Amino acid sequence: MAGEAEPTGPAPRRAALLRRRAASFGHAFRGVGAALRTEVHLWFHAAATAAVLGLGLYCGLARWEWVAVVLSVGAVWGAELLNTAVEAVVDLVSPEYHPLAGRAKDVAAGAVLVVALAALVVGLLVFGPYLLPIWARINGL
Ligand SMILES: Nc1ncnc2c1ncn2[C@@H]1O[C@H](COP(=O)(O)OP(=O)(O)OP(=O)(O)O)[C@@H](O)[C@H]1O
Repeated sequence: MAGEAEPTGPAPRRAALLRRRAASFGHAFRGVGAALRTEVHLWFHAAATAAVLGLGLYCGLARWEWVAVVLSVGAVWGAELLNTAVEAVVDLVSPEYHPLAGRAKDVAAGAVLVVALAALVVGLLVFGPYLLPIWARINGL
């Protein structure tokens, strides 16, 4: 922390390190909270995440299937948050129109699209075998 004297001795140094780590976690959670407050489409992601996790419980997914689903959901959230950060930085440094600013935003949005499409494929591969028989039964096939 600025202006704070460096602690001496192993125990105070460890305590200071832990305080800094805790503060970093606090900043990260504040970032997620700020993104949720400002980006309405993240609420759609929150609802989709809840639906996917609920469906996973309903289907009784195997351990490896949960691994694939949790990694996919986490990747989409990570990409969305990075996209939000890129948008904020671009708006800060280039509030006026600039082709590079547009490209930066488009590429960041493209990253979200790629991860979301991969997550969709994972979802079809994982949930397909559980949901297809139910769909077939409902349709009398
Ligand atoms: N400063 C800029 N200079 C040039 N093009 C820009 C600029 N800002 C935005 N754009 C273009 O407009 C598109 C939409 O930008 P915008 O900031 O509205 O993001 P968005 O994708 O609608 O996200 P959100 O709705 O979360 O703000 C960008 O992908 C980019 O092509």
